[in-house]
Amino acid sequence: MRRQIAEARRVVVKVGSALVTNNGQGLALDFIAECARQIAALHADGRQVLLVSSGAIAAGMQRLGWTTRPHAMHDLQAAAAVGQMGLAQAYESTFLSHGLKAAQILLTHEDLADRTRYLNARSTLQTLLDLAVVPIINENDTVVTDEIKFGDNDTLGALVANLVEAEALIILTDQKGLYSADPRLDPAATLISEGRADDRRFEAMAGGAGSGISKGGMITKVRAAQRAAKSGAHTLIVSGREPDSLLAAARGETIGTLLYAAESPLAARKQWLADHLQLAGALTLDAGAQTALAGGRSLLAVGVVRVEGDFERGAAVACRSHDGREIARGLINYSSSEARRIAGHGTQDIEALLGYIDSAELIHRDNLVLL
Ligand SMILES: Nc1ncnc2c1ncn2[C@@H]1O[C@H](COP(=O)(O)OP(=O)(O)O)[C@@H](O)[C@H]1O
Ligand SMILES: N[C@@H](CCC(=O)OP(=O)(O)O)C(=O)O
Repeated sequence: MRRQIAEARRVVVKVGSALVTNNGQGLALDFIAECARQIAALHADGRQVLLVSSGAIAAGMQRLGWTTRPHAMHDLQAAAAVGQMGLAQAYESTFLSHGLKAAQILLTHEDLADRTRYLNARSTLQTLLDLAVVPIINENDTVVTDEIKFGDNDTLGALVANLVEAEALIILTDQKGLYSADPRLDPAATLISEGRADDRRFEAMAGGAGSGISKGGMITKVRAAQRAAKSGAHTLIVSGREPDSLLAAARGETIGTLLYAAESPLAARKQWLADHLQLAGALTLDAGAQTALAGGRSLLAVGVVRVEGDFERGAAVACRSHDGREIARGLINYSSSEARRIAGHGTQDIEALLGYIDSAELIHRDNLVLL
């Protein structure tokens, strides 16, 4: 029994082009319906599920009557724009038939690299999950160029798992899992049952994409597992072609390949935050706020006596004690000019001071690392 997956309450499920489009033959509506049915069952079991789905380019090619994948970026982008319509429509109607609402989220690399947009994406996804809506996520192919592409959705799946602090990333694909070598090329290859996500030997076993339609292959899945593990998420690579594989995976059955995170989500998340922090400013706290932080609570504006620096919402800032010692770092929910205006005031005053309220906390405890 795999407790890592069985106990996961928040799960990112990634489905690749090979499955969603039956190897490029247009949208695989049967597969989409199966996927939605299983996700609805997970929902009924009290889990929150986010779906990262590929398939826009392949579906668009079919709608446009193109038989070979174009090379020119503008053709790929046009195909994605056409195909994304069908993809969203198919998910929306099939989720509705299970009484679930779906939402479309199209992301680019820049959205997750930019702190303000990172926080915005995070709070939108969080709100959708609170509303019991299933976010359906894909890369925003229309606006990206080669340099800023995720390219494959395995990477996007891992970044979404980091973003929402999912406990598990389940990658459904056309093989039973990771094999000791590409099974299409080596019939003697054996299925790997499990291992640490950061075990470098797995990279050597994994090859590129299986079909002309998919982008990633197994190597991007192994790297996605490494990335997901950085925020403490365990990754399961499993066949999407076998009946009820998602449900079996969620019950903790020993199927597919489990690439587990060695660190607890909290420790991993804090490390991840610490690695990503380039300080843009500093806050000086009063004694009450210091005690609150030490007790694992969020930072409220009322406990801030001084704001230094010029920064945007989402910037990384240092939190200092009155004698200048750095006690924590975190991602702030307000810009420097807003923070100056609300410093020293209670949460109930924020709306009157700024004309709106974004978050009750100046820095949420999930976005704080104590030093
Ligand atoms: N070591 C390996 N184990 C399993 N599959 C592998 C391995 N190396 C390469 N592959 C290939 O990766 C393919 C799955 O990735 P991909 O085609 O990108 O699918 P998806 O669209 O689901 O992301 C398999 O069909 C297989 O040919
Ligand atoms: N954003 C692209 C998906 C990229 C891709 O092919 O991903 P994958 O099938 O996961 O290797 C699309 O929707 O067509």
